Amino acid sequence: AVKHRLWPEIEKVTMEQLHYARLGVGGAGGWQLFAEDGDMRMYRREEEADGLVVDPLKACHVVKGVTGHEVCNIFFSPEYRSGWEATLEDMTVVENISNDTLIFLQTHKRIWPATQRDSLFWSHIRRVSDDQDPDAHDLWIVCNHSTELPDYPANTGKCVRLYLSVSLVCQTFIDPPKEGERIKREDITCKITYCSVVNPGGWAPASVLRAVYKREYPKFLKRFTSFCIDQCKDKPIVF
Ligand SMILES: O=S(=O)(CCO)c1ccc(-c2ccc(C3CCCC3)c([C@H]3C[C@H]3c3ccccn3)c2)cc1
Repeated sequence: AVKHRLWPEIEKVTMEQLHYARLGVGGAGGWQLFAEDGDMRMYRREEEADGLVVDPLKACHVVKGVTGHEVCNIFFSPEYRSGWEATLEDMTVVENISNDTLIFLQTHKRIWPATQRDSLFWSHIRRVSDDQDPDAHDLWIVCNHSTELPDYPANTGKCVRLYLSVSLVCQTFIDPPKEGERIKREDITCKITYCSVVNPGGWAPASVLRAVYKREYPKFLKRFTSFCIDQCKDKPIVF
């Protein structure tokens, strides 16, 4: 099948995001822990691009009872989004590139005193076999990366267009069940790494943005992972 015009970028960004997600948060990377809740650790680096806060964020979480495939599928699929994305006012799939790649147009709820934002991004889901450790379980990754489309020009309506590059990387670990027993959900653990760089687009006060990030990101990840557990608990396991 002919590859889409975005395919080279999707391939490049997805692999870059996978590499970036695997980098640790220790050492000289400048990551500072800013939120902790149970097994969730959230780190950020304070960075500005032409006076705008674009603090990269990296969150590491461990969730029991769901697989990486299930978690990435929920994060990717439009039909689940209203169930876990509390900051969305509107969401449209504007292009169906393939069954693993969509383009979303989203309007985010206004967060006072910042102007309301919208985002236009491609979203790609993929299973990655772990080349470094073949007997480790597969990784799943979803990448959301801002893009431009002539039909949806930036900053023409009431919203300021924000630019995002986000990845969700999940790895599944299975405690071997007793001889001859089936794998149960309590034998499954999913290690989640969520990375995000959001450029708010138009001006927003640094102090306000940092306060919003500090408040919103922990809520966002907890709400998302709880939704995944609830969605999957009574369903057959999808590896
Ligand atoms: O993971 S996704 O791809 C899921 C698809 O929806 C994602 C997540 C978050 C955002 C987003 C959008 C707007 C804002 C700000 C910028 C100025 C004013 C609003 C923020 C900052 C404020 C932080 C934040 C973090 C989490 C949730 C909401 N708010 C984040 C976009 C996409």
